[in-house]
Amino acid sequence: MLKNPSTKYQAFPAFNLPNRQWPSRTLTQAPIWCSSDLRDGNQSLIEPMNAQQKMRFFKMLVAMGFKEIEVAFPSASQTDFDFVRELITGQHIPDDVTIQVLTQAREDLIARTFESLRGAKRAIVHVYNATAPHFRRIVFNHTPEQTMALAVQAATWLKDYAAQQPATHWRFEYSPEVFSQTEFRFARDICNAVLDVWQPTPNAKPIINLPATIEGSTPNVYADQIEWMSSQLKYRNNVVLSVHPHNDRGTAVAAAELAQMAGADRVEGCLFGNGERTGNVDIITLALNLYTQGIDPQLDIGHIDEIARVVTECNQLPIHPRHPYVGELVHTAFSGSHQDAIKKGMAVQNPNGIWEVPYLPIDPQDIGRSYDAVIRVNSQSGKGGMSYLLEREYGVTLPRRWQMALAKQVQAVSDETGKEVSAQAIWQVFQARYVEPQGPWQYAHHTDQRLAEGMHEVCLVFTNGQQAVGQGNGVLDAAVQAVAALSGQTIQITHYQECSLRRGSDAPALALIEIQGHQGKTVAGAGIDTDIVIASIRALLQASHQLLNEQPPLPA
Ligand SMILES: CC(=O)SCCNC(=O)CCNC(=O)[C@H](O)C(C)(C)COP(=O)(O)OP(=O)(O)OC[C@H]1O[C@@H](n2cnc3c(N)ncnc32)[C@H](O)[C@@H]1OP(=O)(O)O
Ligand SMILES: CC(C)C(=O)C(=O)O
Repeated sequence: MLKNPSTKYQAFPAFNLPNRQWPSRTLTQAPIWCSSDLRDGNQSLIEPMNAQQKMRFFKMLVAMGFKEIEVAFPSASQTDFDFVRELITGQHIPDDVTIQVLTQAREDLIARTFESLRGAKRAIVHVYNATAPHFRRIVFNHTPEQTMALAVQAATWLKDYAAQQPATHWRFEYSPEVFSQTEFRFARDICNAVLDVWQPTPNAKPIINLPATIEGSTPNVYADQIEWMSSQLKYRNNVVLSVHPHNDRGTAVAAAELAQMAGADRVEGCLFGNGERTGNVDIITLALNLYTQGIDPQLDIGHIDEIARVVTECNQLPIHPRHPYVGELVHTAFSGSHQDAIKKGMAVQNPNGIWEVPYLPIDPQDIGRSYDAVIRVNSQSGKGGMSYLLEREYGVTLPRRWQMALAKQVQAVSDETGKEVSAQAIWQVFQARYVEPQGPWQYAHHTDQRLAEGMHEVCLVFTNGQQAVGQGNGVLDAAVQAVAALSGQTIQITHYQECSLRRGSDAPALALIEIQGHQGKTVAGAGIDTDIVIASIRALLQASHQLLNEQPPLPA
């Protein structure tokens, strides 16, 4: 890298717009969306889509609610030409959807473009020529006047060719390619000259599309450019002002949002930001950004994974796991404090109220995702995440002290393996620590005799043949006395809880017991059985083993 990059790269010039209005505006409605997946997206693929893939993609875009879809560059290839023909002759275009096609400002290409559209009920023909100074000089060897003349000529060709097919409801679109790096007065003049040819009417509003063909500035500069152009365009009420941001600096979404605040009516982009180089602006992110502000995005993204599947299969490109809204990991928290906050948020979230779950900007269910992946446990996780998984997968809500003790053990497992710890693995750690017998008194069976009202005598029989008898005011109390006699300690139950386990067809019962031994040490044990009384006795025995085994007490 250069020590002084200014010898090679120039800063973008500031835009002097002292009374700019866009910074104090907010977005209140969805723009007109135009998907360019089948054109700008397609032209950037390693292998452009075939006819079947294009049709599949098109049908999905229609189902999502797109009303304007740039379907091809028909003069570029037979595939694109034939695809447009198939859309029209196969009657695949719903009445409320308008297809759009792109062409260079060359008469032969324009003629072929109109040929492809023969018989269409409605169509937008989109023509472009590059207007930025270095493009004029390097690519075209054109003076500004020649660039202007080419645009006017192209606008005229569009008008003339359209007149030859009067049955179609035509609309025209003009893009001064590389608008954002074009001298702003020149960009204005060339767009107005094109509009003068087209003579906009409310019935067929032309589209002036201002692309950041290569994103070259911070998004506020683009917004200034759009606001200025919006104020300078002739026939403004009868013109649709469109933006077409690319993502070279990684700020296409911001650029599109600020541009809408600055007056853009329409946004061209691609799903999940496919497109040339770093991509076109991501329409899904834009739409869901609106949604999470309480604004109807006018697109149905209720099954985002299905949309992603179609897009990745057609584009043959993966989507990054951190991609906004759709990435595999974007609704997942691994870190302890995030998990703790999400768990608390989920517990108090009113299903009909304003979404307030910390760290989750959108309810994953709104876009067809489940809560399954919201919390995953690794060495960065704490008790919150671990207990969330136990609760969700097994229906077990551990008392706080248990959570603290278990979290240390789960952490040890993830530290040792360096890997994620699944709910099942956490459950295994729990069972090994609290459920599986760790001492001599393994439950075989018991008898319970009711001596009088509120007085039971229980005989515990262990697998080693040993027995213990105790009396108490209930079965568990009597069992406590039996174990106390056996261990030679006074034992007191300080906490008891039971629940049905979620997993498993017979939904066995889980009992959690904390007991205090004669030195005030509090230990815990758990028992599982289809019979809750037996589960409780097992839990008691397990806790008693902890007393004998000198296990560390539960944290205070
Ligand atoms: C920013 C964008 O995304 S713009 C869209 C870009 N998309 C595509 O290019 C995909 C489809 N394009 C193609 O398949 C081909 O470019 C075709 C079929 C349209 C044209 O192919 P060719 O005639 O072989 O020309 P080529 O691809 O080399 O294009 C460059 C020529 O077009 C000219 N040109 C480029 N853009 C335009 C334009 N908007 N209007 C008029 N001429 C243009 C160039 O100046 C150059 O002319 P030259 O040969 O006289 O120097
Ligand atoms: C043709 C135009 C709109 C384009 O794709 C671009 O400038 O990026």
